[in-house]
Amino acid sequence: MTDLQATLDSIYADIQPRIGEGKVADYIPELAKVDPKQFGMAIVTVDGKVYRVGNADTAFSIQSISKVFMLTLALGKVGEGLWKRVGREPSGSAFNSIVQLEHESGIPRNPFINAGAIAVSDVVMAGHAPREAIGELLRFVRYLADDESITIDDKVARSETQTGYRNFALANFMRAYRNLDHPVDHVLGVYFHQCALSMSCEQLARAGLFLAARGSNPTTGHSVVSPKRARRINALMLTCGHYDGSGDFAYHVGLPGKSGVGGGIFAVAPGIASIAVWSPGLNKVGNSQLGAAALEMLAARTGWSVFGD
Ligand SMILES: NC(=O)CC[C@H](N)C(=O)O
Repeated sequence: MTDLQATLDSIYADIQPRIGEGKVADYIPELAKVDPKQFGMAIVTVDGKVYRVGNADTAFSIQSISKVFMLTLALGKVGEGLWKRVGREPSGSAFNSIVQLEHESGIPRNPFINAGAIAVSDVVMAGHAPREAIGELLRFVRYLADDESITIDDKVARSETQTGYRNFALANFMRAYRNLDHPVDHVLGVYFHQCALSMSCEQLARAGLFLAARGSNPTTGHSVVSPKRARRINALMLTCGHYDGSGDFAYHVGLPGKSGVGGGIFAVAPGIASIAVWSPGLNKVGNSQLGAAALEMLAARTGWSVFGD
């Protein structure tokens, strides 16, 4: 294998002059306060080695990356029955688009657009008070990363609760189509708190390592999901993980990945490593501009693209 630390250092050197590019998400007031001039990246290989660069230890709001962990929980609870509530096709529209939902009678296209993730949260809530569902997710992520210090940023959750009009619209729409079993404000309470999970690149790469390693975390020995389920979650990330930028991400990077409007991207090189990158400035479709650029460099310099080197 190439010298990964040297590869990361070379990527950092190439990114450095561009730090600050893109625009921070400002529709969530608390995220608008984040300094855009930050960049961090971490890689955890399936043999447990960790490589870091830049602000890899700074906690940030993982936002939509949390949708991967919630999907894993929901599949664990209801298995393939989940697909009655949400589809598996790329949306080709914005992460918070409403128009598609009406065409498709309240069944969201996939679990990674907002509407789909809200339906997934509703599934995880079955039999729980909202607070318990949030607690379950937090415990799950701490278990995955083997790190009890991971927290939820209540300020971010509150900020989004106060301003998340579009998400309220999506959730009300789905409730009208009977695709939500719980009251809208309860489901969104869970959804906003999951999005407000605060993690560093290293914590995120550790938490997602099971997806690079056939469903088990080789550093903790924890078996999380079956190899088949890990493969399928990766397939969904590849096709739907970047909203209407998913095709472009596959073209340039070629790795299953999930982005969030906090500026994080989590990516998987199956059988090799999990990767997390963070830089708050976003491109037009709401994905980290430098995060995607850094992953493109990584894939080119390592030959890790799932489509071949
Ligand atoms: N793309 C994202 O990260 C969106 C998540 C954000 N919490 C929202 O619901 O709008």
